[in-house]
Amino acid sequence: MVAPHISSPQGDSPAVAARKKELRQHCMATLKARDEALDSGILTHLHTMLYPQLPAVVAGVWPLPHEVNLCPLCHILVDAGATMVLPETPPRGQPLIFRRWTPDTPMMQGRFGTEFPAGPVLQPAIILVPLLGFDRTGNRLGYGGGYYDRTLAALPDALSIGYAPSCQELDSLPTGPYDRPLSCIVTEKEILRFD
Ligand SMILES: Nc1nc2c(c(=O)[nH]1)N(C=O)[C@@H](CNc1ccc(C(=O)N[C@@H](CCC(=O)O)C(=O)O)cc1)CN2
Ligand SMILES: Nc1ncnc2c1ncn2[C@@H]1O[C@H](COP(=O)(O)OP(=O)(O)OP(=O)(O)O)[C@@H](O)[C@H]1O
Repeated sequence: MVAPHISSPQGDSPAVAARKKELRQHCMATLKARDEALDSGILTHLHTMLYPQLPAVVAGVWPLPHEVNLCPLCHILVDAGATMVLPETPPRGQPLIFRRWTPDTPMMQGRFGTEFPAGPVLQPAIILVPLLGFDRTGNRLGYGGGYYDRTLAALPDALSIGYAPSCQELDSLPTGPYDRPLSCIVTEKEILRFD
């Protein structure tokens, strides 16, 4: 289930919020039904993109159930010289807080079943952005907290790389005033660049 979505006159219109809710349910079902064996192709594409950018502070994320698991890539990137950070989820309405992660950092339980490292706060230059759905113009559908939109607005110079199985592609996504298109989207099939 997706948590109740509260729209406001400043945010998504009721029609956009309702359509996003419908699409979230569809995308969650698609995500659960996918062949997880194909996820390694997403990590390979992410590695290809990120390796030339290192050293850099890179934000990954610990997976929620059914999501693509970035953990193996986090280990590889640390070995390749990246400083990895992972998000702590604050109360709704606030941007994510990124904390340094190394393979030895203890993980803590966070909001909505998320986990975050007990490391110091650090701002990333590159943000790997999980998504439930995407379209070919760089729009992203998430879990409905608005966390990544607020985070990307607060870090406008960061490179934002969405990643998802190719089956999460949608013909088009409704957007509201705060939706921020991604710099790139990576699937197991391709790398889409929007800059
Ligand atoms: N792995 C991961 N971590 C992440 C995100 C994400 O998409 N993936 N986030 C992306 O912003 C933030 C957390 N955002 C979230 C916002 C709302 C809900 C939520 O409403 N969850 C529902 C269940 C949703 C479902 O299963 O359909 C709930 O807990 O009731 C979850 C995460 C930060 N950390
Ligand atoms: N910077 C912002 N300022 C104010 N409201 C915002 C901002 N960013 C997003 N919102 C609002 O937050 C609500 C949730 O946004 P949206 O449905 O796009 O979340 P999402 O991107 O799917 O979630 P998440 O990033 O947590 O996975 C919407 O009403 C949206 O307008």
